[in-house]
Amino acid sequence: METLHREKVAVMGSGSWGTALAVLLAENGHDVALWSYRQEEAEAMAAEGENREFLPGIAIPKSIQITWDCEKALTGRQAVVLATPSSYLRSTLQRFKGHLERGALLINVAKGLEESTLQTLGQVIAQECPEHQVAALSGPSHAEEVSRKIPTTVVASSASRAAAERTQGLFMNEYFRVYTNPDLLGVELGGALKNVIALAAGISDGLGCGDNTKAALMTRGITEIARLGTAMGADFHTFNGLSGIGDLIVTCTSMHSRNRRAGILIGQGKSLTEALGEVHMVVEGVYTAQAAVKFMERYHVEMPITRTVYQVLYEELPIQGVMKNLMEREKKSEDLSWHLVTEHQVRWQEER
Ligand SMILES: NC(=O)c1ccc[n+]([C@@H]2O[C@H](COP(=O)([O-])OP(=O)(O)OC[C@H]3O[C@@H](n4cnc5c(N)ncnc54)[C@H](O)[C@@H]3O)[C@@H](O)[C@H]2O)c1
Ligand SMILES: O=P(O)(O)OC[C@H](O)CO
Repeated sequence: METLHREKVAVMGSGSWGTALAVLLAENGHDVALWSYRQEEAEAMAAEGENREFLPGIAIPKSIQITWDCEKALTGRQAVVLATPSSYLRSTLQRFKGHLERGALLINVAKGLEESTLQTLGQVIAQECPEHQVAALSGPSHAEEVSRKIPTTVVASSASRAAAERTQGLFMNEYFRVYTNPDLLGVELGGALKNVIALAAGISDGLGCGDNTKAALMTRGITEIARLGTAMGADFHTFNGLSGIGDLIVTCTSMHSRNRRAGILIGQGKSLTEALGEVHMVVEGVYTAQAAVKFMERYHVEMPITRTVYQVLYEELPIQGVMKNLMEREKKSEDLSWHLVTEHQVRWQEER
Protein backbone atom coordinates (compact mmCIF):
# COMPACT_ATOMS: atom_id res chain seq x y z
CA MET A 1 0.00 0.00 0.00
CA GLU A 2 1.44 3.40 -0.98
CA THR A 3 2.34 5.85 1.79
CA LEU A 4 -0.64 7.93 2.89
CA HIS A 5 -0.73 11.68 2.78
CA ARG A 6 -1.40 12.69 6.40
CA GLU A 7 -4.36 15.05 6.82
CA LYS A 8 -6.15 16.77 9.69
CA VAL A 9 -9.66 15.33 9.69
CA ALA A 10 -12.77 16.05 11.76
CA VAL A 11 -15.44 13.36 12.14
CA MET A 12 -18.71 15.06 13.07
CA GLY A 13 -20.89 12.46 14.78
CA SER A 14 -19.80 9.74 17.19
CA GLY A 15 -22.40 7.04 16.69
CA SER A 16 -21.22 3.62 15.59
CA TRP A 17 -20.23 4.72 12.07
CA GLY A 18 -18.51 7.96 13.03
CA THR A 19 -16.55 6.13 15.73
CA ALA A 20 -15.53 3.28 13.40
CA LEU A 21 -14.39 5.72 10.71
CA ALA A 22 -12.51 7.91 13.18
CA VAL A 23 -10.59 4.83 14.36
CA LEU A 24 -9.88 3.80 10.75
CA LEU A 25 -8.68 7.30 9.82
CA ALA A 26 -6.41 7.45 12.89
CA GLU A 27 -5.00 4.03 11.99
CA ASN A 28 -4.34 5.39 8.50
CA GLY A 29 -2.08 7.96 10.12
CA HIS A 30 -4.36 10.99 9.98
CA ASP A 31 -4.73 13.50 12.81
CA VAL A 32 -8.37 12.99 13.84
CA ALA A 33 -10.90 14.90 15.95
CA LEU A 34 -14.16 13.14 16.82
CA TRP A 35 -17.12 15.38 17.67
CA SER A 36 -20.08 14.18 19.74
CA TYR A 37 -23.48 15.79 19.77
CA ARG A 38 -23.87 14.96 23.47
CA GLN A 39 -21.32 16.09 26.03
CA GLU A 40 -21.83 12.96 28.12
CA GLU A 41 -21.16 10.76 25.07
CA ALA A 42 -17.81 12.50 24.48
CA GLU A 43 -16.88 12.32 28.16
CA ALA A 44 -17.75 8.63 28.41
CA MET A 45 -15.68 7.79 25.32
CA ALA A 46 -12.73 9.81 26.55
CA ALA A 47 -12.88 8.21 30.00
CA GLU A 48 -13.46 4.63 28.84
CA GLY A 49 -11.35 4.62 25.67
CA GLU A 50 -14.23 3.08 23.72
CA ASN A 51 -17.76 3.88 22.61
CA ARG A 52 -19.62 1.47 24.89
CA GLU A 53 -23.03 2.71 23.80
CA PHE A 54 -22.69 2.45 20.01
CA LEU A 55 -19.52 0.46 19.22
CA PRO A 56 -18.55 -1.59 22.28
CA GLY A 57 -15.29 -3.50 22.37
CA ILE A 58 -13.35 -1.30 19.95
CA ALA A 59 -10.44 0.65 21.44
CA ILE A 60 -10.34 4.31 20.46
CA PRO A 61 -6.70 5.33 19.90
CA LYS A 62 -5.50 7.97 22.36
CA SER A 63 -4.36 10.11 19.41
CA ILE A 64 -8.03 10.90 18.57
CA GLN A 65 -9.16 14.18 20.05
CA ILE A 66 -12.69 13.59 21.38
CA THR A 67 -14.78 16.71 21.91
CA TRP A 68 -18.34 18.10 22.00
CA ASP A 69 -17.04 21.55 21.03
CA CYS A 70 -17.59 22.17 17.27
CA GLU A 71 -14.98 24.87 17.05
CA LYS A 72 -12.30 22.70 18.64
CA ALA A 73 -13.21 19.81 16.35
CA LEU A 74 -13.08 21.86 13.15
CA THR A 75 -10.26 24.34 13.61
CA GLY A 76 -7.42 23.56 11.21
CA ARG A 77 -9.22 20.56 9.65
CA GLN A 78 -9.35 20.46 5.83
CA ALA A 79 -11.42 17.27 5.61
CA VAL A 80 -14.71 16.92 7.50
CA VAL A 81 -16.63 13.64 7.70
CA LEU A 82 -20.38 14.12 8.29
CA ALA A 83 -21.53 11.11 10.32
CA THR A 84 -24.72 12.17 12.11
CA PRO A 85 -28.03 10.44 11.35
CA SER A 86 -29.53 12.01 8.22
CA SER A 87 -32.40 13.73 10.03
CA TYR A 88 -29.89 15.77 12.04
CA LEU A 89 -27.58 16.59 9.15
CA ARG A 90 -28.99 20.04 8.39
CA SER A 91 -29.23 21.14 12.02
CA THR A 92 -25.68 19.92 12.66
CA LEU A 93 -24.36 21.79 9.60
CA GLN A 94 -26.15 24.94 10.69
CA ARG A 95 -24.60 24.63 14.10
CA PHE A 96 -21.01 24.25 12.94
CA LYS A 97 -20.68 25.71 9.44
CA GLY A 98 -19.36 29.01 10.83
CA HIS A 99 -16.32 27.11 12.12
CA LEU A 100 -15.41 25.33 8.87
CA GLU A 101 -12.00 26.08 7.40
CA ARG A 102 -12.13 27.74 3.99
CA GLY A 103 -11.96 25.06 1.27
CA ALA A 104 -12.55 22.14 3.65
CA LEU A 105 -13.86 19.04 1.86
CA LEU A 106 -17.17 17.75 3.27
CA ILE A 107 -17.55 13.96 3.10
CA ASN A 108 -21.02 12.67 3.90
CA VAL A 109 -21.30 9.12 5.24
CA ALA A 110 -24.95 9.27 6.36
CA LYS A 111 -27.63 7.53 4.30
CA GLY A 112 -31.02 9.16 3.95
CA LEU A 113 -33.17 11.77 2.23
CA GLU A 114 -34.59 14.98 3.64
CA GLU A 115 -38.36 14.56 3.66
CA SER A 116 -39.33 18.18 4.30
CA THR A 117 -37.46 19.49 1.23
CA LEU A 118 -37.17 16.31 -0.87
CA GLN A 119 -33.45 16.88 -1.14
CA THR A 120 -30.65 14.36 -1.15
CA LEU A 121 -28.08 14.77 1.61
CA GLY A 122 -25.56 16.08 -0.95
CA GLN A 123 -28.06 18.77 -1.90
CA VAL A 124 -28.63 19.66 1.77
CA ILE A 125 -24.88 20.06 2.27
CA ALA A 126 -24.46 22.10 -0.93
CA GLN A 127 -27.30 24.38 0.15
CA GLU A 128 -25.94 24.93 3.65
CA CYS A 129 -22.25 25.12 2.67
CA PRO A 130 -22.17 26.32 -0.96
CA GLU A 131 -18.47 27.25 -0.83
CA HIS A 132 -17.38 23.69 -0.08
CA GLN A 133 -16.86 20.61 -2.23
CA VAL A 134 -19.03 17.63 -1.31
CA ALA A 135 -18.26 13.92 -1.49
CA ALA A 136 -20.04 10.81 -0.22
CA LEU A 137 -18.66 7.52 1.06
CA SER A 138 -21.16 4.69 0.72
CA GLY A 139 -21.43 0.96 0.19
CA PRO A 140 -21.80 -2.30 2.14
CA SER A 141 -20.04 -1.40 5.38
CA HIS A 142 -21.29 -2.19 8.85
CA ALA A 143 -19.34 -0.40 11.56
CA GLU A 144 -19.15 -3.61 13.60
CA GLU A 145 -17.13 -5.30 10.82
CA VAL A 146 -15.04 -2.35 9.61
CA SER A 147 -13.89 -1.72 13.17
CA ARG A 148 -12.75 -5.38 13.34
CA LYS A 149 -10.78 -4.91 10.12
CA ILE A 150 -12.96 -7.29 8.13
CA PRO A 151 -12.32 -6.73 4.39
CA THR A 152 -14.83 -4.17 3.12
CA THR A 153 -15.28 -2.28 -0.15
CA VAL A 154 -17.09 1.03 -0.65
CA VAL A 155 -17.27 3.92 -3.12
CA ALA A 156 -16.19 7.53 -2.79
CA SER A 157 -18.34 9.72 -4.99
CA SER A 158 -18.33 13.37 -5.93
CA ALA A 159 -19.10 15.57 -8.89
CA SER A 160 -15.44 16.55 -8.58
CA ARG A 161 -12.99 13.81 -9.54
CA ALA A 162 -10.31 15.37 -7.36
CA ALA A 163 -12.64 15.30 -4.33
CA ALA A 164 -13.61 11.66 -4.98
CA GLU A 165 -9.94 10.66 -5.31
CA ARG A 166 -8.96 12.60 -2.20
CA THR A 167 -11.70 10.80 -0.26
CA GLN A 168 -10.48 7.48 -1.66
CA GLY A 169 -6.95 8.29 -0.51
CA LEU A 170 -8.03 9.31 2.98
CA PHE A 171 -9.87 6.09 3.78
CA MET A 172 -8.27 3.35 1.69
CA ASN A 173 -6.14 0.73 3.45
CA GLU A 174 -5.50 -3.01 3.38
CA TYR A 175 -8.94 -3.93 4.79
CA PHE A 176 -10.97 -0.98 3.46
CA ARG A 177 -10.92 -0.76 -0.32
CA VAL A 178 -12.40 2.39 -1.84
CA TYR A 179 -13.46 2.77 -5.47
CA THR A 180 -14.44 6.11 -7.02
CA ASN A 181 -17.74 6.80 -8.78
CA PRO A 182 -18.76 10.13 -10.40
CA ASP A 183 -22.52 9.55 -9.98
CA LEU A 184 -23.13 11.21 -6.61
CA LEU A 185 -26.92 11.18 -7.04
CA GLY A 186 -27.03 7.44 -7.80
CA VAL A 187 -24.65 6.61 -4.95
CA GLU A 188 -26.73 8.62 -2.47
CA LEU A 189 -30.05 7.21 -3.65
CA GLY A 190 -28.83 3.61 -3.51
CA GLY A 191 -27.56 4.07 0.06
CA ALA A 192 -30.74 5.75 1.25
CA LEU A 193 -33.41 3.65 -0.44
CA LYS A 194 -31.89 0.24 0.36
CA ASN A 195 -32.78 0.86 4.00
CA VAL A 196 -36.50 0.69 3.22
CA ILE A 197 -36.02 -2.60 1.34
CA ALA A 198 -34.06 -3.91 4.35
CA LEU A 199 -37.08 -3.19 6.54
CA ALA A 200 -39.15 -5.26 4.08
CA ALA A 201 -36.56 -8.07 4.18
CA GLY A 202 -36.70 -8.02 7.98
CA ILE A 203 -40.49 -8.04 7.99
CA SER A 204 -40.37 -11.05 5.67
CA ASP A 205 -38.02 -12.83 8.10
CA GLY A 206 -40.17 -11.85 11.07
CA LEU A 207 -43.23 -13.24 9.33
CA GLY A 208 -41.42 -16.56 8.83
CA CYS A 209 -41.13 -16.31 5.04
CA GLY A 210 -38.18 -17.99 3.34
CA ASP A 211 -35.07 -17.48 1.27
CA ASN A 212 -37.13 -17.34 -1.92
CA THR A 213 -39.01 -14.36 -0.51
CA LYS A 214 -35.83 -12.59 0.54
CA ALA A 215 -34.25 -13.09 -2.90
CA ALA A 216 -37.39 -11.71 -4.50
CA LEU A 217 -37.45 -8.65 -2.25
CA MET A 218 -33.80 -7.91 -2.94
CA THR A 219 -34.10 -8.35 -6.71
CA ARG A 220 -37.34 -6.44 -7.08
CA GLY A 221 -36.06 -3.95 -4.48
CA ILE A 222 -33.04 -2.90 -6.53
CA THR A 223 -35.29 -2.71 -9.59
CA GLU A 224 -37.57 -0.18 -7.95
CA ILE A 225 -34.64 1.79 -6.54
CA ALA A 226 -33.10 1.98 -10.04
CA ARG A 227 -36.46 2.96 -11.49
CA LEU A 228 -36.71 6.00 -9.24
CA GLY A 229 -33.00 6.74 -9.51
CA THR A 230 -32.94 6.79 -13.31
CA ALA A 231 -36.12 8.90 -13.37
CA MET A 232 -34.25 11.41 -11.19
CA GLY A 233 -31.24 11.41 -13.50
CA ALA A 234 -28.89 8.91 -11.88
CA ASP A 235 -26.84 6.42 -13.92
CA PHE A 236 -28.51 2.99 -14.14
CA HIS A 237 -25.13 1.24 -13.75
CA THR A 238 -24.54 2.74 -10.32
CA PHE A 239 -27.34 0.57 -8.93
CA ASN A 240 -25.40 -2.54 -10.02
CA GLY A 241 -22.43 -1.39 -7.95
CA LEU A 242 -21.31 -1.36 -4.32
CA SER A 243 -23.54 1.53 -3.26
CA GLY A 244 -26.55 -0.11 -4.97
CA ILE A 245 -26.95 -3.87 -5.02
CA GLY A 246 -23.86 -4.29 -2.81
CA ASP A 247 -25.31 -2.31 0.07
CA LEU A 248 -28.74 -3.81 -0.46
CA ILE A 249 -27.30 -7.34 -0.08
CA VAL A 250 -25.50 -6.59 3.17
CA THR A 251 -28.37 -4.74 4.76
CA CYS A 252 -30.99 -7.34 3.83
CA THR A 253 -28.93 -10.29 5.04
CA SER A 254 -26.84 -9.11 8.00
CA MET A 255 -27.83 -9.30 11.64
CA HIS A 256 -25.76 -6.13 12.09
CA SER A 257 -28.36 -4.26 10.05
CA ARG A 258 -30.48 -1.98 12.21
CA ASN A 259 -33.07 -1.74 9.45
CA ARG A 260 -33.37 -5.48 9.02
CA ARG A 261 -33.53 -6.02 12.79
CA ALA A 262 -36.28 -3.41 13.15
CA GLY A 263 -38.14 -5.12 10.30
CA ILE A 264 -37.86 -8.53 11.98
CA LEU A 265 -39.37 -7.12 15.19
CA ILE A 266 -42.20 -5.47 13.26
CA GLY A 267 -42.80 -8.71 11.33
CA GLN A 268 -43.04 -10.50 14.66
CA GLY A 269 -45.81 -8.13 15.70
CA LYS A 270 -44.00 -5.37 17.60
CA SER A 271 -45.07 -1.77 17.09
CA LEU A 272 -42.73 0.68 15.36
CA THR A 273 -42.03 2.41 18.68
CA GLU A 274 -41.20 -0.89 20.37
CA ALA A 275 -38.94 -1.93 17.49
CA LEU A 276 -37.04 1.38 17.48
CA GLY A 277 -36.60 1.23 21.25
CA GLU A 278 -35.22 -2.30 21.04
CA VAL A 279 -32.77 -1.57 18.20
CA HIS A 280 -31.63 1.61 20.01
CA MET A 281 -29.48 2.82 17.09
CA VAL A 282 -30.75 4.88 14.16
CA VAL A 283 -33.08 3.03 11.73
CA GLU A 284 -32.83 5.31 8.71
CA GLY A 285 -35.32 3.39 6.56
CA VAL A 286 -38.18 4.47 8.84
CA TYR A 287 -37.62 8.11 7.84
CA THR A 288 -36.51 7.44 4.28
CA ALA A 289 -39.79 5.60 3.62
CA GLN A 290 -41.67 8.87 4.14
CA ALA A 291 -39.45 10.76 1.71
CA ALA A 292 -39.43 7.90 -0.81
CA VAL A 293 -43.23 7.87 -1.08
CA LYS A 294 -43.17 11.59 -1.90
CA PHE A 295 -40.36 11.09 -4.43
CA MET A 296 -42.22 8.25 -6.18
CA GLU A 297 -45.28 10.46 -6.50
CA ARG A 298 -43.26 13.38 -7.82
CA TYR A 299 -41.50 11.24 -10.44
CA HIS A 300 -44.53 9.03 -11.23
CA VAL A 301 -42.77 5.74 -10.61
CA GLU A 302 -44.07 2.59 -8.98
CA MET A 303 -42.20 1.28 -5.94
CA PRO A 304 -44.50 -1.38 -4.50
CA ILE A 305 -42.13 -2.73 -1.83
CA THR A 306 -41.29 0.75 -0.56
CA ARG A 307 -44.95 1.72 -0.57
CA THR A 308 -45.93 -1.42 1.34
CA VAL A 309 -43.31 -0.71 4.01
CA TYR A 310 -44.68 2.84 4.27
CA GLN A 311 -48.21 1.47 4.70
CA VAL A 312 -47.07 -0.83 7.51
CA LEU A 313 -45.20 1.98 9.29
CA TYR A 314 -47.65 4.83 8.82
CA GLU A 315 -51.02 3.59 7.56
CA GLU A 316 -51.67 0.62 9.84
CA LEU A 317 -51.47 -2.00 7.11
CA PRO A 318 -51.73 -5.21 9.15
CA ILE A 319 -48.50 -7.18 9.03
CA GLN A 320 -50.38 -10.23 7.70
CA GLY A 321 -51.39 -8.12 4.69
CA VAL A 322 -47.82 -7.43 3.53
CA MET A 323 -47.28 -10.47 1.32
CA LYS A 324 -50.80 -10.29 -0.11
CA ASN A 325 -50.12 -6.65 -1.01
CA LEU A 326 -47.01 -7.63 -2.95
CA MET A 327 -47.94 -11.03 -4.39
CA GLU A 328 -51.44 -10.27 -5.58
CA ARG A 329 -50.62 -7.22 -7.63
CA GLU A 330 -51.60 -7.19 -11.30
CA LYS A 331 -49.47 -9.20 -13.75
CA LYS A 332 -46.25 -7.49 -14.81
CA SER A 333 -43.27 -7.95 -17.11
CA GLU A 334 -39.82 -8.10 -15.51
CA ASP A 335 -37.92 -4.90 -16.27
CA LEU A 336 -34.36 -5.55 -15.14
CA SER A 337 -32.75 -3.79 -18.09
CA TRP A 338 -34.70 -0.65 -17.49
CA HIS A 339 -32.73 1.33 -20.07
CA LEU A 340 -33.20 -1.44 -22.69
CA VAL A 341 -36.96 -1.80 -22.38
CA THR A 342 -37.63 0.25 -25.47
CA GLU A 343 -35.20 -1.88 -27.45
CA HIS A 344 -36.97 -5.08 -26.30
CA GLN A 345 -40.36 -3.68 -27.11
CA VAL A 346 -39.21 -2.79 -30.63
CA ARG A 347 -37.84 -6.33 -31.12
CA TRP A 348 -41.06 -7.93 -29.83
CA GLN A 349 -43.11 -5.82 -32.17
CA GLU A 350 -40.89 -6.79 -35.10
CA GLU A 351 -41.31 -10.49 -34.25
CA ARG A 352 -45.10 -10.32 -34.35
N1 LIG B 1 -23.60 2.06 11.69
C1 LIG B 1 -23.20 1.64 10.49
O1 LIG B 1 -22.72 0.53 10.32
C2 LIG B 1 -23.33 2.56 9.32
C3 LIG B 1 -22.65 2.25 8.14
C4 LIG B 1 -22.78 3.10 7.04
C5 LIG B 1 -23.55 4.24 7.15
N2 LIG B 1 -24.19 4.51 8.32
C6 LIG B 1 -24.97 5.74 8.37
O2 LIG B 1 -24.32 6.66 9.25
C7 LIG B 1 -25.29 7.53 9.86
C8 LIG B 1 -25.07 7.52 11.36
O3 LIG B 1 -25.45 6.24 11.82
P1 LIG B 1 -24.84 5.53 13.09
O4 LIG B 1 -25.09 4.07 12.89
O5 LIG B 1 -23.44 5.96 13.35
O6 LIG B 1 -25.80 6.06 14.25
P2 LIG B 1 -25.95 5.55 15.75
O7 LIG B 1 -27.35 5.15 15.96
O8 LIG B 1 -24.88 4.56 16.06
O9 LIG B 1 -25.65 6.86 16.60
C9 LIG B 1 -26.50 7.97 16.56
C10 LIG B 1 -25.70 9.22 16.95
O10 LIG B 1 -26.52 10.37 16.75
C11 LIG B 1 -26.32 11.26 17.83
N3 LIG B 1 -27.45 12.19 17.94
C12 LIG B 1 -28.59 12.05 18.66
N4 LIG B 1 -29.35 13.15 18.53
C13 LIG B 1 -28.69 14.00 17.71
C14 LIG B 1 -28.97 15.30 17.20
N5 LIG B 1 -30.10 15.93 17.49
N6 LIG B 1 -28.05 15.87 16.38
C15 LIG B 1 -26.91 15.24 16.05
N7 LIG B 1 -26.59 13.99 16.51
C16 LIG B 1 -27.47 13.39 17.33
C17 LIG B 1 -26.16 10.34 19.02
O11 LIG B 1 -25.55 11.03 20.09
C18 LIG B 1 -25.26 9.25 18.41
O12 LIG B 1 -23.90 9.62 18.47
C19 LIG B 1 -26.67 7.01 9.41
O13 LIG B 1 -27.12 7.76 8.33
C20 LIG B 1 -26.36 5.57 8.94
O14 LIG B 1 -27.26 5.12 7.95
C21 LIG B 1 -24.10 3.72 9.40
O1 LIG C 1 -27.43 -1.19 9.82
P1 LIG C 1 -28.13 -0.53 8.70
O2 LIG C 1 -29.26 -1.30 8.15
O3 LIG C 1 -28.51 0.88 9.09
O4 LIG C 1 -27.07 -0.36 7.52
C1 LIG C 1 -25.84 0.27 7.80
C2 LIG C 1 -25.07 0.49 6.53
O5 LIG C 1 -25.80 1.34 5.68
C3 LIG C 1 -24.69 -0.78 5.83
O6 LIG C 1 -23.88 -0.47 4.71
